[in-house]
Amino acid sequence: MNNTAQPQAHCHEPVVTLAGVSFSYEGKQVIRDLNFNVLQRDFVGLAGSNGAGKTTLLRIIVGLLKPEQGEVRLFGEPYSSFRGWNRIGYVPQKNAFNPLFPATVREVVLSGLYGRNKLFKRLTAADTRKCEDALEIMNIADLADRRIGQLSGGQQQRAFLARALINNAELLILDEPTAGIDAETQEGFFELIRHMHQHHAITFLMVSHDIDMLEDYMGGGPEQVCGKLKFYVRHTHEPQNCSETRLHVSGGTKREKIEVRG
Ligand SMILES: Nc1ncnc2c1ncn2[C@@H]1O[C@H](COP(=O)(O)OP(=O)(O)OP(=O)(O)O)[C@@H](O)[C@H]1O
Repeated sequence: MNNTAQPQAHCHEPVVTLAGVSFSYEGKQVIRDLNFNVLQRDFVGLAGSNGAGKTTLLRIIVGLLKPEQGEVRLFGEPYSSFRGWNRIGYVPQKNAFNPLFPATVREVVLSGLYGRNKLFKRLTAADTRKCEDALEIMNIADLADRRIGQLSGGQQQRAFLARALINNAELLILDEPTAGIDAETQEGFFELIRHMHQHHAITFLMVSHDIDMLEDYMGGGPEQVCGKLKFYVRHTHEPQNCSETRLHVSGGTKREKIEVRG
């Protein structure tokens, strides 16, 4: 394994391109000369020991940190000119969420509709319908009026996935989504994620410490290693799959409730 983005015979375009990316905190280098592509419809599992730089890398990709060197491209666009933020859903680590946050599940999900400068946007009937659909799909419609902080970890994660889905996000970036969740609920959650990947053409970049799950789903060890970062990849290369409809919440072609445990 090496740290080079290999040219590949693929039918899918890069969704995230990292070219020579390095990053340091106060002079301490965490990421060094990383080259990596996430291709459309890939499932990328990012693993590595504590402090390896996984969260840092996700924060670079979503623009919360600026690399000291190298270039990030999103959907083929340089970060500086990228405007398609609604195409990306980012669910940070669970412990980044304040459990006292005074919002209901429905409000959290609806907040997925507000773009970066649209905090006071008025809700339309279509927005409300999208929200109800996303809650239904994630099987949390009965929790819609509960305070988000009162939900279990697994239920909260579903609410955040619904929030990402409401914009029909094409790329979901999840930072340890099952941290602190019991094994049975974790399995249900992965089942949901795998279903979304396989049937709804969503690209995933997910941090996980669950090496067994990663190896099982990817069919082997990491495809690429950079320092302490390990990239497990499941590609979808077959051109005939490219025409699969993505899941669209309201107004789309397919609505489907996902039945999972947890
Ligand atoms: N804001 C910060 N200032 C200085 N150092 C930081 C900061 N955030 C993270 N670090 C350091 O950078 C390194 C990488 O941190 P990061 O959170 O990216 O690791 P990680 O792989 O996500 O770890 P974990 O598995 O524990 O979540 C760690 O050594 C961490 O202490």
